[in-house]
Amino acid sequence: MPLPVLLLRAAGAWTRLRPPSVPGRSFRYGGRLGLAGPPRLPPAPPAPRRLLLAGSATGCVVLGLLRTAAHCQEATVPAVPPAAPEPPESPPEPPFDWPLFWTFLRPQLLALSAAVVLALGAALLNVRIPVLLGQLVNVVARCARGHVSTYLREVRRPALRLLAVYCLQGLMTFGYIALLARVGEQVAGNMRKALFSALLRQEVAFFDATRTGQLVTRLTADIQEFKSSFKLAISQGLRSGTQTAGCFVSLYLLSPKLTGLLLVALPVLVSAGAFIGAFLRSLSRQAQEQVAKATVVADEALGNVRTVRAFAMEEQQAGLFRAEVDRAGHLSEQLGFGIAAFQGLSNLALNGIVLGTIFVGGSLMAGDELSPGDLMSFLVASQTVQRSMANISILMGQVVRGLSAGARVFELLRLEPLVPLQGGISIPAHSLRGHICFNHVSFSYPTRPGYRVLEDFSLTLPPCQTVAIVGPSGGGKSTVAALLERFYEPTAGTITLDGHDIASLDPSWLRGQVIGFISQEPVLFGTTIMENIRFGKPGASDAEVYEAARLADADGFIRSFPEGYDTIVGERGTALSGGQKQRIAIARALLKDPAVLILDEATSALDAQAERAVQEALDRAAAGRTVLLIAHRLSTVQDAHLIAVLAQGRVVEVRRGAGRGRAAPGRPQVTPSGCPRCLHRQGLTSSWCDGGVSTPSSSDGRLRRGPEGSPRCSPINRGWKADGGLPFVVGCCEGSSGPLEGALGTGEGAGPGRGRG
Ligand SMILES: Nc1ncnc2c1ncn2[C@@H]1O[C@H](COP(=O)(O)OP(=O)(O)OP(=O)(O)O)[C@@H](O)[C@H]1O
Repeated sequence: MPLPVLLLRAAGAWTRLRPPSVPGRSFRYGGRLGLAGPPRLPPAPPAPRRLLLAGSATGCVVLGLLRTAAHCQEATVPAVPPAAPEPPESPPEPPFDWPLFWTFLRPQLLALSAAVVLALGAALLNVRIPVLLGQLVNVVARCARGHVSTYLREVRRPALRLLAVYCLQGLMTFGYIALLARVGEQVAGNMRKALFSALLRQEVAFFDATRTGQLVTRLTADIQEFKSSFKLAISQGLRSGTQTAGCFVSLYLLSPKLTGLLLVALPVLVSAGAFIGAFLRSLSRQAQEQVAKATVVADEALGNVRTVRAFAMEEQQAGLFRAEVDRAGHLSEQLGFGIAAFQGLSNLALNGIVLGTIFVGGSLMAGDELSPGDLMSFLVASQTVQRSMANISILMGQVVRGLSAGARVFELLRLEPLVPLQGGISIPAHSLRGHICFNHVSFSYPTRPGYRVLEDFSLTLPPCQTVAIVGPSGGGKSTVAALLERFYEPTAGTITLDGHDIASLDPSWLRGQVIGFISQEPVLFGTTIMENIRFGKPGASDAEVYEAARLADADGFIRSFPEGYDTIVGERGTALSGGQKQRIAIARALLKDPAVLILDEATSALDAQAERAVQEALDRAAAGRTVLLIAHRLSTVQDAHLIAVLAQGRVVEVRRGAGRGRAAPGRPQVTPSGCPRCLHRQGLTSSWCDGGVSTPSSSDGRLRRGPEGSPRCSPINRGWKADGGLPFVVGCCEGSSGPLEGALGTGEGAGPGRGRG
């Protein structure tokens, strides 16, 4: 690599010594874990004046060096306007976790040791080369004018020695680079795998508080940066350090006077290069950020091309993109001009050093203080020193950045989830009923602790019944579902499944086998339909997948595709209609045959026709399961057994619905005599029913609390009639107390305001 370029890179590295500040990240959930690294996505552009000032300050030094002081006048521009808010203080960098790093390094120790030995060997040979070269030149100078055969005889020995050293050095270089590449890739790969697993283990609140882009940056750019720094530290660090020390000894032995001159000139040159490089580096960063801005414009426009088309905004978007690209081009041209000037100046300076060395060395030769070979050795060794010093400068910045990147990765690796993925009890399949009770639950999201979403929320979902929650947007309906999935922990109160607090249950069993979740916006993965459905139960056979698809009314349209179940659904399922996506999501949820089904606005994003198809699929899916149905409008939940109206975090009203769940072909009908899931448990009385029994409705259709002193549990299969005259079961295995509790827990009809805790 040409020396000017090395110097430029060295200078660039110096500017990176201080990691850029980032708007603070608030984690757990107010700053313990900072995800403080520099985002690789383009940061918000600095205020123009601030940029000008910063650029000018650096630039002034450089331009002073370049004797173009006129440009420095920009530095007199007043500072940032007083009204400008101070940028938030960036959180402190996490310390580098050496013990954790060691766990990744230890398996590679053998290869690493071999690489270190080879790198040191190559460096020592590099120190030896100028000396051997000088000896060869001395022989050439002495014999060149003599007879050819004498010349050949004399020159053969030093030439062969030099050739052997060249070959050995080449071999060692190959060895240590190849070994380091292996070690680096192994360490980085293992770190990446461990980090991905660690991230997937984190609770949902962690992802609320963290931008996905930042996590992807940790997985990709930070580990890449760390790997590069690690490899560079071993290869360049060892080699350049050894070469610099060794060559200085050689230089001193060759000529103390010339070495003294070099010691004065070199640091001045490297420092000047560092300053100019700093300026160019900042210019380069601005140009890159500008290119990133143009990319964002293109990304948004192309990603939302339907919206752009719908508003006929093509020309406007193209204009936006043109402006950003022009700005980027202007900055890049400035950068190119700066690099050209730098290259020219540094070539001049470095050639000046060579000329100066030859000039002073020639005078020493005239005084018999130096041989031609010594001068040659000196020139080559001094070039090696210059290269090594530039490399060390690069290394300093690179190591600092690598350590910060590694520290950020290790910080995430150390993070323990508040809710572990596994651990706890699970209810045996034969005694799982799906009876769910929310008992006086209060909840605030960890990212918004002062805002109560649920306040003393109580509701019971009897087994095999469909309980709908309706209410205004933002009332907390989806939050109820999220708490049942144990995405979050209630701030107060408990949620029980068949009498067990779900906090004591194994979360992966609960989510993986008990609860099926179907949301408004089904998320599919960009793979085949078969794989997407199998996501619900990884070990499922093809026959099970077909059965689930049939139940979800998806089998027909899937088979109508030329590729059938092997059809790729496109990124996030874009190659499917909304209704088709939803039915695949239903099949996915049904594959695990969940005892509890959560339907969160499952049809609200669909048009009338798709809604009908999906609704039929959902009706089949609901048969024989406890269903939590979430909807905005009362009209969409009339078929539920019970309807709870949620407002401001509380149940303010409970009504009975028609309660007619349609049975799917091949699935038994839910009858007043008991639901299929629980039939085999008829005759059991429950010890987990917690108060109140169902009573006939009042004239206004609402359920009222039973008389004081009602039995704690009513017998199973206690059928009664809903308003519509349709018979249904209120709790196939016990009395239905829950809905009443929902009303009673908060005071019926009361509309308490949500507290700010
Ligand atoms: N991850 C989150 N972090 C912080 N606050 C949240 C989060 N999710 C929801 N909220 C807030 O909690 C409140 C209840 O939201 P939720 O999604 O449960 O309401 P919803 O009744 O389901 O609304 P919609 O019918 O519009 O889906 C809202 O004020 C919302 O802003």
